[in-house]
Amino acid sequence: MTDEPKDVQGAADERAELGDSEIVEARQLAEEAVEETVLPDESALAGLTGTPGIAKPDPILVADGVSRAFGGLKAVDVGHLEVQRGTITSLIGPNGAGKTTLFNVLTGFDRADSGTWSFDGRPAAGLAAHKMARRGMVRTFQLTKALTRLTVLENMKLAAVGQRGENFFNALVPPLWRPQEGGLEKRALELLDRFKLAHMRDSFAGELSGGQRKLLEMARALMVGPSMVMLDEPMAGVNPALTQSLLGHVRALRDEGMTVLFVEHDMDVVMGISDWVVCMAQGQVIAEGPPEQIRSNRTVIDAYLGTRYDEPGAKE
Ligand SMILES: Nc1ncnc2c1ncn2[C@@H]1O[C@H](COP(=O)(O)OP(=O)(O)OP(=O)(O)O)[C@@H](O)[C@H]1O
Repeated sequence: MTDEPKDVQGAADERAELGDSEIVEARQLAEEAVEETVLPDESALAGLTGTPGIAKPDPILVADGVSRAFGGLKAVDVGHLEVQRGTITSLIGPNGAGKTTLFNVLTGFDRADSGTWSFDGRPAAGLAAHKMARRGMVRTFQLTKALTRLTVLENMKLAAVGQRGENFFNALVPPLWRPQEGGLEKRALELLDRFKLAHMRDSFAGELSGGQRKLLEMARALMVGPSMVMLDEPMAGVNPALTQSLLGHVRALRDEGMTVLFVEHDMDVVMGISDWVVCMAQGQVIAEGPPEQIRSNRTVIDAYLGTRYDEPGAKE
């Protein structure tokens, strides 16, 4: 992370909404999280080199020959990919590389044209999103317009119905969540407390600041008690102080044993938080490896990073 905000006015606005005490708290959380970070040489991935498709010691997700085309365009064409359990793996690559499409396919929100994949040792190809969520794999969503018209607490309860009710019609049908409401509310309130949103429980989600929305998106994903969380640009448009807070939350997920796979464009964030980095371009995995290898990988620099991380010692 840089110390200077990229959007000074935006950051100032967000600070005004956040309040000084929350910024101080965010920084403390970030410092604690940095201290707790597992060093790469202590991780299960230590010593692995970054060949695309390399086998991992204990993969929670294994994908083979997954493809998805739109018209004549092959958006995803992944030969083999494994995600190590209990790590933070980031998915990087230029715009249009196929990252979000791969997320959607693996989580059951889109169909693959070909390929198989397994989650936690069981075949998972073709399962609908709510079934994947029940198995323990969830993905975050940006709050849709409809969801912004529900309260924060209602958003949390809705997320617990297994990623089935992400549209406004389902949101308007409280019986979907009523039978288990007591337990759900308890869990929702615990998570809102953890994500510092408890005081907003009865506010409409549309009243949240940009950063608070990101926190809510993450909190919603945890309502189903997942073992793997897929985060799509969890820090996008968030000011630096809150980015640190969000990073603390992402690390906490891993430290609790969850696997995190996330798409992110901010390379400072990626390099700072990831145990492993997978780079896609034109639908394919073109490189993967520990962050320090990826930042000097010639293929990744040519396809995505440009000269930014072109350091001495860069290699193929
Ligand atoms: N529903 C769709 N219909 C048609 N084309 C699509 C659809 N979804 C994605 N694409 C195309 O597939 C390709 C991959 O898109 P995708 O959004 O997966 O890339 P990405 O790596 O997530 O990009 P970004 O970083 O910009 O979000 C792009 O060329 C995109 O235009």
